[in-house]
Amino acid sequence: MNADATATPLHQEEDSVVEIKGLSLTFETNDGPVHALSDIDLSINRGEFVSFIGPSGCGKTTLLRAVADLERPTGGKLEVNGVSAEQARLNRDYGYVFQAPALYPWRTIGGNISLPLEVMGIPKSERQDLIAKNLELVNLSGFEKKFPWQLSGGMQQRASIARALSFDPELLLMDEPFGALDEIVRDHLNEQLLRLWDKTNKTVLFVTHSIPEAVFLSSKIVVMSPRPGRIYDVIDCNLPRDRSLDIRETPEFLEIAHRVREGLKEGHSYDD
Ligand SMILES: Nc1ncnc2c1ncn2[C@@H]1O[C@H](COP(=O)(O)OP(=O)(O)OP(=O)(O)O)[C@@H](O)[C@H]1O
Repeated sequence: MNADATATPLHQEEDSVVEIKGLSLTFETNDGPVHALSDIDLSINRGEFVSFIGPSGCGKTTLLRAVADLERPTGGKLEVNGVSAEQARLNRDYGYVFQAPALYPWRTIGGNISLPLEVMGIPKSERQDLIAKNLELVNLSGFEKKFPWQLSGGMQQRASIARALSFDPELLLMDEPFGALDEIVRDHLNEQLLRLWDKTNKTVLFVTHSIPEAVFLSSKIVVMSPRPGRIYDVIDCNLPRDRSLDIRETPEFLEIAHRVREGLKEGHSYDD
């Protein structure tokens, strides 16, 4: 295994946040090895919004988890902010938003957002300011004292985003955060996330199954294909940064969506 980048650092551009070179990750299972990721090369710069799209099992979550140091690559190199994924995790370089909100039901919304700050030893008065600031960022001001079950699914997911942002990480890792929500709520949250990205200039890695969501949100779309999980296409998405949902009707949008769809079709096997 050579996933630790401490020995020979990758050549990084100054504003590179994630550098991946020849990365592979194989799970050993009772049924034999599963090649979840194979020969992945990818470079993500500061301030980019990068979506990962591909059929089930193509390794999207595994790749995100590798960046978060929740999975160890079996080959290749991976750097986050110029250090190993492990060091980046220890440095708290990223916030992670899961598919389900994963809020603690016995804590209020404010209490949930406070948790990572408590773990970091941030004093209470400072925590209060950070909770208020991050609730405002996700349009949840006034909900601090509510419990998760008192909020809708969309609001809970926004609270999870506020928690991931609470310690102001530069990198936000989001694994299908809106997958379980209905289309209207999802549209609304997509718009809010775009505003948030524009306002905070975070680097976002975002896993999705939705072509319109990927095109609407991203500055770059990574199309993946399965068995073994690999990158099939990387598409630059140069839509204006202050786009609204109406942009989905424009020729530019539809052209990018078409290329993503073609990539998914070509990289997809329907044998199983
Ligand atoms: N802990 C594990 N042990 C064994 N195999 C695993 C493990 N985690 C993932 N896999 C396998 O690795 C492959 C990639 O899985 P992964 O969850 O990354 O795909 P995905 O693209 O995120 O899928 P989905 O869209 O369904 O979430 C799949 O074949 C999956 O079964």
